[in-house]
Amino acid sequence: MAESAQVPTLVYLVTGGCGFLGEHIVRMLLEREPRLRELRVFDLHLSPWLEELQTGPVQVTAIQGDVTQAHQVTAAVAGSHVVIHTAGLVDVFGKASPKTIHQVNVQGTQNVIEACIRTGTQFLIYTSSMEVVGPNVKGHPFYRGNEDTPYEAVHRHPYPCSKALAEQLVLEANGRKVNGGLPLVTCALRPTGIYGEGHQIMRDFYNQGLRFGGRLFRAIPASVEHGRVYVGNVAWMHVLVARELEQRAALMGGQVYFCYDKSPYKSYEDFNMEFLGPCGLRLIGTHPLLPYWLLVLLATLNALLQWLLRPLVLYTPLLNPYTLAMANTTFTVSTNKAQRHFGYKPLFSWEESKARTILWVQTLEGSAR
Ligand SMILES: NC(=O)C1=CN([C@@H]2O[C@H](COP(=O)(O)OP(=O)(O)OC[C@H]3O[C@@H](n4cnc5c(N)ncnc54)[C@H](O)[C@@H]3O)[C@@H](O)[C@H]2O)C=CC1
Ligand SMILES: CC(C)[C@@H](O)CC[C@@H](C)[C@H]1CC[C@H]2[C@@H]3[C@H](O)CC4=CC(=O)CC[C@]4(C)[C@H]3CC[C@]12C
Repeated sequence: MAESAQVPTLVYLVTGGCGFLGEHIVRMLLEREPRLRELRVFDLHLSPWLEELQTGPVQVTAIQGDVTQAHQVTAAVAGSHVVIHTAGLVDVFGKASPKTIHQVNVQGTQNVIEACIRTGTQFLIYTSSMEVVGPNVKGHPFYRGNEDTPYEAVHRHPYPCSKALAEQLVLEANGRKVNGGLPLVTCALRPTGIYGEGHQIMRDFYNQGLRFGGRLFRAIPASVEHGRVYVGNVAWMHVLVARELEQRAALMGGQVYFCYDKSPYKSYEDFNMEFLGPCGLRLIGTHPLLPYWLLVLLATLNALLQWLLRPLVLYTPLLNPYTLAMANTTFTVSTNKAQRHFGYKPLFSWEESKARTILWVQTLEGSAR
C-alpha cells in the first residue's frame, strides 16, 4: 500500500458504513485520511445522508449489499487497499434469530476474509466487541482488565458467540497469502459499550423515560461499573489502525485492541444519566427499586411474552434475562495497548464526548430542553 503522501491514491471499504459506528467511521475517514481517493460504503440499508458526502473531493461509492452474499462482498472488496468490517447484527433483544445472527456476523465475516484473499486486498480491520471477552455466563466481574487479563470467556447468547467466532476467524487469517502472494494483515478492535450521536439504545432509554413522565427507575446498583467509550474515539481508533497497519504489520497483525477513552467508570444506568439528566430525565432511586429476584422474574416474563407474541408482533423490551445479567456484572477496561502499539490517544475528551452526546439527545423528538 506504499503511496506518495501528496496524491490521494487509496481505496477504503467500510462494511456497515451506514450504521451507528459506521457513519462515524465514514465521516472521520473523509475528514482525517488525506490519502483517500475512493471511499466505498457497503451496507444492507443505505442512508440518505450518503448523498451529501458525494460532492466532496473523495469519491464516495455507495454499495447496497449483503455480507452474507459472497459474490456481493467480493465485488465490493475488489480493488480496495483497506477493508474496515463493521457490518453486523447487534442484537441482544431477540429481534433476529440465532441462525441469522450467525449468518451475518460469522459467515459474513468469513465472506469478507475470503474476498480479501481472492482479490488481493492486504489490510482488514474488524470491529469486534468487549462481549467476546465478557461478561461471561457465570457473571464473573472483569474489573479494569486489559487485553492480557486472564478471564473465562464462556458465552451462550448468540450475539457474543458470533462475535467471538468472527474475531477468531479474522485473527487466524492474519498472514494468509492474498492473490498476488503478499500476506493478509488483520486486527480486531474491541469497543466496550459505545455511546454518542445516533446510539439507538440511548434513544430507547430516552423514549422510555418520556413515557414515564420524565422518570427512569434504577434497576442496577450504582456500584456495578460498565465500560463505555465515545463513538468518535472508536471511529478514530479504526482510522488510526487502518493508517498504521502497513508500517507496523509485524507488531499489529493478528492483534486485538480494546477501544477506550476517558469516559468515567459508572453503572450503565448512571452513565446514561450523564446525558439524559441534562435533557430533563430523572433516575429514581439511589438503590435498585426492586429486589434482584423480582427483576429476574420480570425479565423472564418479558422473554416468555416475546416468545408468545412473536407470531403477531416483535416485542423487544430493554429488560430481558441477558440484558439484566450484562448490566448487573462489572465489566471495565484499563489499558494502553493501542497507545503503545500505534500511538492511539482519544481524539475527544470526556467533556467533548459528553457535550456532543447531550446536544444530540436534545435534538430527539420530545426533548424537554
Ligand atoms: N453498539 C455498541 O455498543 C457496540 C458495537 N460493536 C460492534 O460495532 C459494529 C457496529 O455496531 P453498531 O454501529 O452499534 O450497529 P448498527 O446496527 O448501528 O450498524 C450495523 C450496520 O451493519 C449493517 N448490516 C447488518 N446486516 C448486514 C448485512 N447482512 N450486510 C450488510 N450490512 C449489514 C446494518 O444495516 C447497519 O448499518 C458491530 O459489528 C458491533 O458488533 C462493538 C461493541 C459495542
Ligand atoms: C433494563 C435495565 C436492566 C438496563 O440497565 C439494561 C441495560 C442493557 C440494555 C445494557 C447493559 C449493557 C449493555 C451492553 C454492553 O454495553 C456491551 C455491548 C456490546 C456490544 O457489542 C453490543 C451492545 C452491548 C451488548 C450492550 C447492549 C445493551 C446492554 C445489554
